[in-house]
Amino acid sequence: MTTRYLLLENGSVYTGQAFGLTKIENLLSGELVFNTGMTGYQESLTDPSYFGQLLVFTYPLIGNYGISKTASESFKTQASAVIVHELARRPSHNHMQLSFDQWAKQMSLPGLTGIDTRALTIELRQFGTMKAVMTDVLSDQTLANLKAGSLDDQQVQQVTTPQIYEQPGRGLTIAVVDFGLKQSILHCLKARHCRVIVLPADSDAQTILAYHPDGVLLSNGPGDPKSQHAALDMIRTIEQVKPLFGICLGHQLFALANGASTYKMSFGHRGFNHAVSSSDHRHLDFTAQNHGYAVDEASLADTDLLVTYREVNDHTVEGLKSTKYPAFSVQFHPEAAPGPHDTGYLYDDFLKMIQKAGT
Ligand SMILES: NC(=O)CC[C@H](N)C(=O)O
Repeated sequence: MTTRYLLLENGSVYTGQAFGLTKIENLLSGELVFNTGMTGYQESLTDPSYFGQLLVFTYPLIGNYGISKTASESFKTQASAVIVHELARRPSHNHMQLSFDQWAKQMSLPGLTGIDTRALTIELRQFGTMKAVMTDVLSDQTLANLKAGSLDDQQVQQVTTPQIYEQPGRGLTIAVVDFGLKQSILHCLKARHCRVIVLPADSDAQTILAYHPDGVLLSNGPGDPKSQHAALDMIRTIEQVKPLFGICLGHQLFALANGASTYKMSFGHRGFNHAVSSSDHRHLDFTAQNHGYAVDEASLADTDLLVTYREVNDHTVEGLKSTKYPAFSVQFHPEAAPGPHDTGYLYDDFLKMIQKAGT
């Protein structure tokens, strides 16, 4: 087995074995983040919100089950690399399915196994999310190169749809602005018979409104919400005329467009056991989450936004609604793929809000 290294911005080195992509040609650097889910590795690695990140799974044994034909959130792996403590040697799936490590190879996804992912996660919790490099050749220069390199801040442009497309349906027409759309958001709308028009992230309000949508959904997506200036004008126009629902990056953009601000969290929320409580005390839900930024609650004071959900452990803002328009957003993932399905009702709430608004 080939030796492979993970070098962190703070100088720590983890040495393990390569899997997936056999040889890393160039330095592969990115933001190193951890996910606490016990399952859902296929969905997470193909979720465009992870674009460019190096993803560590804290659950110690990954690959227990094989790859499903229907579970991917996009057509390729979006994380740049995957780090696991141990790969399952005998996955429980039928022989027609690919095992996790066969799939990683097929996807050319560089993997590192055989390291102490618990120690690595403790470091990430202590120092916060860090830049890191995965490499097969460690030299004296690697750390200097890592420190000198800057991270891409145009991730959305690389994952959004280049063309407008339609998912037919006989129900309400929903325009989905794709900032890095997970397929399961489309599945949730399909299950509710919606006709969906998916548009690129840089679409202006006029383009979106030309499709006469009954409502507009702002999708999840990678990177810093503050890098998406153009979307803010679009949101300010849309919310005045159409019911709006924002998910994750879409929630952060909804907040920014309405005068709130966002900040980078120390190590984020990535996992499927994040409890959120609703401000009206009607819900205590378990949610799937994957975010490194959050809305600053203090910044909401002079806005028309109210907090609807908070994370139970750190009290960060997890949901907002407008007092002026039929518009709301959540930081977590109600489509929950993978994850608990507690908050699937939010898609129904969105459709009910549209019907009530009578557009
Ligand atoms: N899943 C998402 O949409 C992530 C939003 C944003 N990129 C963050 O990390 O906070």
